[in-house]
Amino acid sequence: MSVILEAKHINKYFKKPVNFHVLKDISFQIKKGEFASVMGKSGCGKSTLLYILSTMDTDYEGELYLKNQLITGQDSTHLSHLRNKHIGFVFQFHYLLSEFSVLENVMLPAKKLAEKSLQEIEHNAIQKLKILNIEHLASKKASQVSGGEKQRVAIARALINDPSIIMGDEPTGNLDSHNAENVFNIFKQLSDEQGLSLLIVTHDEDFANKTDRIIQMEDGKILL
Ligand SMILES: Nc1ncnc2c1ncn2[C@@H]1O[C@H](COP(=O)(O)OP(=O)(O)OP(=O)(O)O)[C@@H](O)[C@H]1O
Repeated sequence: MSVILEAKHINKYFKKPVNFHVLKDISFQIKKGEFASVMGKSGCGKSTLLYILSTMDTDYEGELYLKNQLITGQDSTHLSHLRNKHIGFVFQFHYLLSEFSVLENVMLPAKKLAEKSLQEIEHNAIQKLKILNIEHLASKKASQVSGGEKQRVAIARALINDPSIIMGDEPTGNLDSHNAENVFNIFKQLSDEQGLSLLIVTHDEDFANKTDRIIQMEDGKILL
């Protein structure tokens, strides 16, 4: 199966307040359609790693490949384009624009990418809302939908540019167990049926145990 994301010998140092080797020789691959979770104690480096993998932090040693393309060392404009096109993000907090409608929120990353007409973007956004079973919420303001629904809107938004991989930092952290299971099932379906890859940082053992693979971290290292 093809490799979507590859980290080779990633090392990261924080220089302040003291020199601190936070990520230590991290290497792994995420294949197409693979649903992986990242677990580890608080402070072991999970968010720092995700920040690098998502191309937002470029201050690291080692090499990062997205769909076999070396992205380490690319300029920020190119990285921003790659990120918007190939990576979808879901965070613990949904970061929706509360005064915008659900549909407008989902359309935003596609408008930013500017590769399709507004009509096409709207059509695609409605398709994504259908996948998430929230098409009926399209015209509601984001502030008017429930917490579980907001997270589904955030997932629809993450899918709008048909990314190769979804990265999540505690995407179920604010949800009750019913909504957390819902989000897991949506991710599972996307990986099984659409070949989407997922890399999800979580503290939720039930969630992680159901994923294809747990990447266990300890003190900045991956335990093999
Ligand atoms: N900007 C920074 N400067 C210095 N140290 C930092 C900085 N950001 C994070 N750290 C430290 O790096 C370590 C890893 O932090 P990180 O946020 O990646 O951990 P985590 O595993 O995601 O934790 P949690 O599960 O609590 O979110 C921690 O010891 C943290 O205090």
